[in-house]
Amino acid sequence: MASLIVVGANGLLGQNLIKRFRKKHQIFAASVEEQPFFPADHVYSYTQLDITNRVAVIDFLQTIKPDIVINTAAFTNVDACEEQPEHCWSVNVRGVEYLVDASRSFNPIFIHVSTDYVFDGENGPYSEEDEPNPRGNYARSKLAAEHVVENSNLEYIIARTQVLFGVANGVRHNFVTWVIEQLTNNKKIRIVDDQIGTPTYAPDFCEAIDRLLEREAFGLFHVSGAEIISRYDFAVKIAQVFELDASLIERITSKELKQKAPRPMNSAFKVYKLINYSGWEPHSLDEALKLMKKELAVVDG
Ligand SMILES: NC(=O)C1=CN([C@@H]2O[C@H](COP(=O)(O)OP(=O)(O)OC[C@H]3O[C@@H](n4cnc5c(N)ncnc54)[C@H](OP(=O)(O)O)[C@@H]3O)[C@@H](O)[C@H]2O)C=CC1
Ligand SMILES: Cc1cn([C@H]2C[C@H](O)[C@@H](COP(=O)(O)OP(=O)(O)O[C@H]3O[C@@H](C)C(=O)[C@@H](O)[C@H]3O)O2)c(=O)[nH]c1=O
Repeated sequence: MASLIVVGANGLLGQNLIKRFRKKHQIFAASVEEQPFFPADHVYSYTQLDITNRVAVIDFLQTIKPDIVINTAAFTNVDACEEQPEHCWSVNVRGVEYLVDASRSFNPIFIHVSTDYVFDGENGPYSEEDEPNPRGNYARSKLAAEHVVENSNLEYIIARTQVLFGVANGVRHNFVTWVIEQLTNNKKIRIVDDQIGTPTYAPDFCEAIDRLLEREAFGLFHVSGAEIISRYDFAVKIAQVFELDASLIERITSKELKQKAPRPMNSAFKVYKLINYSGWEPHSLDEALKLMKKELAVVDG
């Protein structure tokens, strides 16, 4: 059993990581809110921590000196990052610098979560060998944070992921929960058919990390589903699996949606490296959505 800090523990990924690892490792969860969103029990502890507070970060990490640090904390509202560039940089880059600096003295395995948005989307699908070209504040901040981790001299995994979907308490909607909510309430939705990616089931992301850790496979990894799909086709698939009315979904282009931050058009990942190093393959989208449907059925009672 290793000791493991999950930073950003109240987020979608943070809660899924706690779910995955709490019976296997000793977990110290930390996030910016006062209370934990994933029910705290005797199996893990929770501490309020703002990663932009350097002293608090040093104090927390150096008290625990864990074997593994997983950072999922970030300012993840991509459009809001355009309006609040300083906050974006402070959380997404400086916060990571503080975590890395505070870790140096006890040398943990440092796992950091990054994004497909480091690519401009002009030549996807992308492998780990491809050159990033981030557009927009969120994207630039996430690439800068990758460099902080790469230059840290710590043993690290940088796991780039994308279009995460899954179940967690009190988090903002992910694409799947948003589509389900809209269609369940008989609302029409307009979905872009020119943004293409490889959506990622959050529990799959956690399994991938677990397997990479077990195999001591370090470095940069693309950790996503393996199925390349447009947001429009994904929405239709969600409607099918959740038995909702797909005729409410209108096909549009990104120009019509007018999002504040630029989005990559095709930022799908090649996941060969992940499959090779982990000896495992992510679920198909159909399988993942069906698993999520079961998870939601349990949550909804
Ligand atoms: N969601 C996605 O599709 C993708 C996510 N990623 C990356 O994966 C990681 C996890 O994403 P996800 O779980 O979806 O994100 P969430 O926004 O659900 O979780 C991030 C968590 O970090 C917390 N947080 C924000 N600022 C701070 C801070 N200063 N100190 C401590 N905690 C803070 C958030 O709190 P609060 O909500 O109150 O701000 C939230 O609980 C992020 O690094 C993100 O960039 C990468 C690609 C795709
Ligand atoms: C709201 C809306 C979104 N969309 C599409 C466009 C958009 O790119 C996509 C998802 O919307 P979001 O705002 O959730 O997407 P976005 O916040 O851009 O999603 C990202 O999250 C961050 C944290 C990442 O790092 C990325 O990998 C990615 O998964 O859905 C529509 O087509 N119609 C709509 O009405």
